Amino acid sequence: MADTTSAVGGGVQDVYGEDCATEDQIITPWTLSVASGYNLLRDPRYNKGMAFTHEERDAHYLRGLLPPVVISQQLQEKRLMQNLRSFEAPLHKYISLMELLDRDEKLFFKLLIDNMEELLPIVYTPTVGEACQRYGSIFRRPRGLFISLNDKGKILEVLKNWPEKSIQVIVVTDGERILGLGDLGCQGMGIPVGKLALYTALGGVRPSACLPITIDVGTNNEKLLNDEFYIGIRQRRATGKVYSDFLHEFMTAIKQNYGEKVLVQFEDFANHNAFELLEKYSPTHLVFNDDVQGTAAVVLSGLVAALKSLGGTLADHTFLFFGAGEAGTGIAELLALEMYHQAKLPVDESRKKIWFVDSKGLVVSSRMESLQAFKKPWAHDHEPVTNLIDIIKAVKPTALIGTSGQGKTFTKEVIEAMASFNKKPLIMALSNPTTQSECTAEEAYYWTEGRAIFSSGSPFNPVEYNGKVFFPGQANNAYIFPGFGLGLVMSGAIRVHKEMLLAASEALGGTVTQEDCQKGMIYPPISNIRKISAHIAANVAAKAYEIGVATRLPQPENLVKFAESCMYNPNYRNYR
Ligand SMILES: O=C([O-])CC(=O)C(=O)O
Ligand SMILES: [Mg+2]
Repeated sequence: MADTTSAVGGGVQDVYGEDCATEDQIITPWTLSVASGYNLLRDPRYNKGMAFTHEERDAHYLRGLLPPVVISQQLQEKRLMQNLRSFEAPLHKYISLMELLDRDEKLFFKLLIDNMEELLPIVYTPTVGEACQRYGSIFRRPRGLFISLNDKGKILEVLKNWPEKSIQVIVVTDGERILGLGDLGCQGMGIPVGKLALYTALGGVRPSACLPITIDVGTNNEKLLNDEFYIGIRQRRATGKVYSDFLHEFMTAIKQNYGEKVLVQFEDFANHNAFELLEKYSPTHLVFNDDVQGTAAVVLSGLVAALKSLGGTLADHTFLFFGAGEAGTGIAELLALEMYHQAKLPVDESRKKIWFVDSKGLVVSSRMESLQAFKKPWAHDHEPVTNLIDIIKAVKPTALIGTSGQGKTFTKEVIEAMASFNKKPLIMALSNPTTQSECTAEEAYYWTEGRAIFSSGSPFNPVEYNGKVFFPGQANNAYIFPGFGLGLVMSGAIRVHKEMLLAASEALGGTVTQEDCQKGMIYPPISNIRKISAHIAANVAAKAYEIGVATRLPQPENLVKFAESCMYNPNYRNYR
């Protein structure tokens, strides 16, 4: 059995032994400098609020700085949840949670982990979308690194200003396509911050190893440009060579500063940049695009799970994507690859089972000339059709997948068209946040008389129809990226391969139980996510070892156990 203890704590060395510390194994004196006294209460990484014991208060000069009562982490958690629930507006809950993160990091993550279903919609979609729209107005303390065009030539210097040195995961955005909300410029920062909170809570990567970054090259959002509280540079977006040179400086500086093994997750870039950056840096960096690849792995897993009630193989079905951007074409690529694996159907043949609709209608070969490169593989021979309902009648899809970023586009007529020739129409409304969802769960179930298999990018509550309760699944990349990243980090992978995405997708699919299926669910409950992440991480790491891109040697014998041992734990440590 390989020695696993030396790498506890999100896969890298836990230099100060903090993640090894438990109730019975107390830590400190620290081998690094940690504030004591008043400053200890102001340091979110070490602060425990009123949970400091009398002994700790004496040892660390805290006597008198706290109310006399000592209360446990659990009781502080209870108090905070009570306070949070008293806020009506989700945005106020968001602000309150972010303030907690600034005050007491472990308590924040404990809350998030113990109350996943309740708090995910606050820290993540949909509320994080609203937070980004109003980021300037609700700004309190900065989180993450802001790298703007003003820093040209100095990006390495900027990176060196970040206090943590052993970074494992970076989530970076340029704010041009924040969820389905469009260009939010520098205010897109809420997304990397939120994604990385999930990296820790769902995937167990240590918070100190996570770095949120926003690259500010301007914004074309007039409203923000005219908003006195806007936090970004006040100019229109740089494009072309200025843009690509700046991103190149960034990617070069990242590798120079953090080496080969840091994961750079691209998030919410506009289509053209997303595809270009992924293609350009995949051969030289450890890069992953969540919107293209993470979404693809999650949706593929759901489609495979849906076959259990739909019957047949993937190749027996016809898929229609509404929206031909990152998510849609990313899913379609992986789907075609999986059809090849399952049925040995040549990729060209499997592509013919997959159709796309973009803003100009059905993507067909007569439009080839004017199509962007990423749409070309999906242009099939067919006469042009523009209206979605006509397209559905012509293509007769078994699955309709919304990746358009446009809310309320699956109208009653659209859903009814799907229900008219499918016994169990598969409907996915993947756009985020909830306002951009192509339809609601209720609409999908009502308009199909309860026959739909439905899932969505943002969460919906269960729906009662005709005395039966339906449980919509959340087909969101949050199921994949935390475990996927953990798998990369813990194996010391230096490159991402498509096969690793399939490995992640299969691992997720493997966690859907018979019971979930009977409820019509194609995803497992999100409350089990830490266990699921460990399985995903193990499968991804196994693939990385198999392909030969893992550098952490020797390979641990039991990868699931190893993944679990790597995961950050938010319980307070006891201080000597
Ligand atoms: O953030 C989410 O909820 C999923 C996602 O990546 C997106 O919609 O861009
Ligand atoms: Mg995204």
